[in-house]
Order: sequence, then structure tokens, then C-alpha cells
Amino acid sequence: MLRVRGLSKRIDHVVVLRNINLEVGSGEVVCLYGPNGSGKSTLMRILAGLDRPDCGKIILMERDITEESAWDRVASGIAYAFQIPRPFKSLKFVENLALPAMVRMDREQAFRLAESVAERYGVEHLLEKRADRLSQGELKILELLRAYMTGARLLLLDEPFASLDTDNARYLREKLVEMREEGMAMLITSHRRRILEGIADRFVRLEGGVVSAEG
Ligand SMILES: Nc1ncnc2c1ncn2[C@@H]1O[C@H](COP(=O)(O)OP(=O)(O)OP(=O)(O)O)[C@@H](O)[C@H]1O
Repeated sequence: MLRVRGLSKRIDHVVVLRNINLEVGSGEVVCLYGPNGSGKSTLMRILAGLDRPDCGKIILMERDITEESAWDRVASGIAYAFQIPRPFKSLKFVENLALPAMVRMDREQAFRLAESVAERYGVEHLLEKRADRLSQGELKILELLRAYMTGARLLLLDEPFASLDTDNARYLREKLVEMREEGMAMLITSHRRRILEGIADRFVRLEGGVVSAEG
């Protein structure tokens, strides 16, 4: 589904990503793990179209999307969930959910879909809550579902478990397993490998801007 070939990136003369080769198959869940500062967020931002690589190619479903804007990539089926959630703070949970769907359906349908997705993922009690009143765990699930609502076939999830307590982490884990069962492909970053055991089909280590595959 996604192929990254020979991708490199320097920031301020420092090589942050070096000749990255990476694949995520259709419906596959890949965990990209590595210590702080290893380049995970930089790679995710480049894959989402929020930053440009210096060289290399990004192929999505056999199409070269390296030059595509972030907006076009969403339409192509890739959605990015930020490490620090970025909802519209003055809007309700339901409005935040409906907005990403409005690129592909009308307002009424988007709200209906938002309600049914919230119900399916057990957060219907949050629908009327404003985003600036949500807890950290609730914001994380909103960020995940906002990416999901774009209709994506590949989710890029940057540290979805960061700053979550044990209960929220368990809940989020269950939701990711459900999405995986629906056939959603995911590339998930984490600085801890263990949290993604049982979810990820494959682990890829990123350290010092270089990837190495394992199990
Ligand atoms: N905009 C920027 N300006 C300068 N340096 C940057 C910038 N973005 C990233 N870097 C540097 O690039 C390297 C990789 O950063 P990145 O955020 O991608 O790592 P990470 O693996 O996601 O780390 P973390 O787990 O802490 O988020 C770091 O050394 C960081 O300081």
C-alpha cells in the first residue's frame, strides 16, 4: 500500500533521516519505534505531506505522491494523527469529528457518520462536549477518530499512547485492534516497542535516522 524509497532529510545541516526504505502492506500494522529524537515525527510529517524530503520517493498504491500536498494525500487515503492532538478547541467533539468527513459527503451525512462512529467506538457520551473540556485521553481518541473520519485506508499515528494513563492506554489499544480488524493499515510510532505488541504485524526500528527491520 505504502512504499518509501531512499528517503533522506536534513534539518539545519544535520541528517535526521538517512536513506529510509519502508513498506506498509494493505491492512498491515507497522510499528516504527525508536528513542526520542530518532526522527520518527519527522518521517511521519513527511509521509503526511507536511514537510518535504530532500530526496527519495513515497509511493501510495502504486502512485508516486512525493510531490502531493497534505490535502491531496488525505483525498488519496492517508490521514495523520498528531502526537499532540489538534482539535478545534471551541467546537464540540461531534463537530470536530464531522468536519474531516465533509470533504467527501454533505454536512448532514457527516454528522450522522460522526454519531455512528462515536457509538461504534464507545464515545457517544462525549459528542456534545467542547474539545477544550476534554481530558488528555479523550483528546487522543478524538485525534484518532478525526483521522479515521477522513475515510483513510492508511493511518499515520504519531505516539498515540504518549501521555496516556494505563486505563486510557488500554482503551486506545482496544480501539486500534478494532480498526485493524476492519482492515485499516496503520503506521504507528512509539518510543516503547512493548505497548504495540499484539497490535503490530511488524516492527521497524528507527535510530539515528536509519531504519532496521525486525520480526
Ligand atoms: N524543525 C526542526 N528544527 C530543528 N531540528 C529539528 C526540527 N525538527 C526535528 N528536528 C531534529 O530532528 C531530530 C529528530 O526529531 P523528531 O522529532 O523527528 O524525532 P522523534 O523520534 O519523533 O522524537 P520524539 O520521540 O522525541 O518525538 C531531532 O534531533 C530534532 O531535534
